[in-house]
Amino acid sequence: MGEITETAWAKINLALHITGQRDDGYHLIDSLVAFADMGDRLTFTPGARDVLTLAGPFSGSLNADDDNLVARARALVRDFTVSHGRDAPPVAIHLEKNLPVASGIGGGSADAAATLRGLARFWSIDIGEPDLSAMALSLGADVPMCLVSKPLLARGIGDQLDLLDSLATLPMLLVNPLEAVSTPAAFDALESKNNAALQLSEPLEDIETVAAALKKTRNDLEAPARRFVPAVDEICAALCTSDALFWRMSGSGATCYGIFRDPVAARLAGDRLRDQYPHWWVQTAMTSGAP
Ligand SMILES: C[C@@](CO)(OP(=O)(O)O)[C@H](O)COP(=O)(O)OP(=O)(O)OC[C@H]1O[C@@H](n2ccc(N)nc2=O)[C@H](O)[C@@H]1O
Ligand SMILES: Nc1ncnc2c1ncn2[C@@H]1O[C@H](COP(=O)(O)OP(=O)(O)O)[C@@H](O)[C@H]1O
Repeated sequence: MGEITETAWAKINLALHITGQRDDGYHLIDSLVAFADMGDRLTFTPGARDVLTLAGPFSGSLNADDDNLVARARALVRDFTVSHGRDAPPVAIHLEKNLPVASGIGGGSADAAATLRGLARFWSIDIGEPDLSAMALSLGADVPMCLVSKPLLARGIGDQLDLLDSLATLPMLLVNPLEAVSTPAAFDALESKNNAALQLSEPLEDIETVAAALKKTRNDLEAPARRFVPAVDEICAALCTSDALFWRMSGSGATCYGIFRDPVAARLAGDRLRDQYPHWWVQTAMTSGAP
């Protein structure tokens, strides 16, 4: 049993329509989702006892306690493993936290998903797809899509997934003002919970087509998030004056993404934004997600 590593790829809601609300309060979504080629990094090594250590630029925003989604995912995989008569010996998990916390790009969900994948490998337990998806969903609505980490359409509360093989790989900038947004607060502040469904007709095989198609879609959580964090307006204004073909907020915010014609244009725009707004998190990415 050697060291295992996993990446928790950042999730980007390219479009997010809120189409209803269930009796339990959870909202129905229609979301076009892609995953970046960067994110948090987790390593799993044998240890004398279970430990969770944190490092990286955003580790200060988190506690390494039992509430951490990594620790909660570890408990689920251990219970499953032991209940199948197998050993689940102590594991030292190290989380390099590169993604801002509570930022609409699902860092915590991606960490939970990476832990499910990583510990199944670490403890050599074959968790079938239905059990793995159920474990993921019990940790959060975004965790099943983060298990997949490939371009997809998410429906239901985020748990009904259709892979999109043909979505173009998008050169991107991710920009966050380092102000957290509470996901439940953004949902609660929605003015309308019954909005039109997402409609994507054309094949989205090149960057210009994706940008044009996204212009006909929405992120319904953007208006509430803008009220909590006015810096979202500033970021969108800054992306508007860059060479971005399209820009929008992801998830419940406050991270915004800009789509560029090529990686060089994204890098140049990123350099300019970092100079102008040194207090923002500015990250270049490609939406290649899991290999
Ligand atoms: C908005 C989205 C879009 O992908 O992303 P983020 O902004 O979190 O990245 C997700 O729906 C967030 O999913 P996730 O962050 O896993 O949510 P959970 O932990 O399950 O739920 C946190 C709270 O958000 C609200 N919630 C979440 C998902 C959903 N479909 N309807 C909801 O109403 C509920 O109030 C819930 O108590
Ligand atoms: N490993 C983790 N990384 C990030 N957030 C975590 C983690 N474990 C628990 N959380 C909690 O989950 C909440 C949502 O975090 P996050 O997934 O970063 O939000 P978002 O999906 O909006 O980007 C935060 O309040 C945070 O305290």
